[in-house]
Amino acid sequence: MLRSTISSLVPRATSVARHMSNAAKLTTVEINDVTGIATLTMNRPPVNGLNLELLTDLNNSIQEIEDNKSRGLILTSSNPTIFSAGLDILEMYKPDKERLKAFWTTLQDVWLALYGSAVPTAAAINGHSPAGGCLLATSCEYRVMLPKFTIGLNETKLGIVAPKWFMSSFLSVLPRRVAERALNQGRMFTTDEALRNGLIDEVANSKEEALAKCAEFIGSFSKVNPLARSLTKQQLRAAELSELENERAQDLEKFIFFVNQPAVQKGLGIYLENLKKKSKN
Ligand SMILES: CCCCCC/C=C\CC(=O)SCCNC(=O)CCNC(=O)[C@H](O)C(C)(C)COP(=O)(O)OP(=O)(O)OC[C@H]1O[C@@H](n2cnc3c(N)ncnc32)[C@H](O)[C@@H]1OP(=O)(O)O
Repeated sequence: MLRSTISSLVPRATSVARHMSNAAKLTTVEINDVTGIATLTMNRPPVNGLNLELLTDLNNSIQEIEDNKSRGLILTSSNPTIFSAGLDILEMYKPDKERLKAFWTTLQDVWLALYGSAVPTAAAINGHSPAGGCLLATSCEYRVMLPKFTIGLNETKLGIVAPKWFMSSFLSVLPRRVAERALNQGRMFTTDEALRNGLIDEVANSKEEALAKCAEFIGSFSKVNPLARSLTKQQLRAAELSELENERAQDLEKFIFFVNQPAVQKGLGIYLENLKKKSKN
């Protein structure tokens, strides 16, 4: 029955879609006047690397969507093959001290806002989604992914360690045993593997279909009291949220210390070099 309502929920009807605000250049927010659902699109070429500016725009857009009482939030990307390449490694490699602080603090803000969002959230994962990209997707309540892409927390492959709150999002979706092994291996799941393991909820064959499935998920709450729903969600997520809220300063300190270790800098440098070599071939 829900399936038959898909077309009415698709947030693509440009004639009725209202651009709420595109003041921020690296994200756009479009609200569908029929469904009331906001589509938040990341748009930072070439790979939606999460740098300070994109994170700031994401944070502002999430806030705007909450303030405007949208019925739900769908996170997606304007890039046809990449949802997000994760944190922009250039923010961590040979970093500027003050900018590094602002970068990490804003990432914390984005996670707290998205994981703790009062509105129903879904990710239309229309491309690769490593590391920070996977963090964003797993912070949402529902994930729909296109075929033949990859998703996962690959930090150990870069010689870095995913913070506890990255793991919290991952663990809210995957069984502990699967999450533990995948984190230790730095495993990237293909779309099929992600579906089999529960890392994503559905597969869609196009971005439009992914957006429609996300909208259908958000529409499934239409007969539920919104306050009861959001308080239930927030209660379920409260422990992980307060853990970071209470330890933000220590988390920042740890990050800054770790990033500045010569071995970490060396590892990031080699990883970046390999990425650049690969992109030239
Ligand atoms: C250190 C203390 C603890 C910190 C904890 C931090 C936790 C999380 C960390 C992260 O999120 S780290 C980022 C992890 N991300 C990745 O490993 C992804 C790397 N990228 C890729 O695998 C591929 O680029 C892609 C996303 C699959 C896309 O492939 P495609 O072939 O389409 O594009 P490329 O040619 O590879 O790339 C184009 C261009 O972008 C640059 N680039 C790619 N990813 C990043 C990135 N994450 N940061 C910075 N730059 C990136 C790549 O080097 C190319 O640059 P140019 O050669 O064109 O200059």
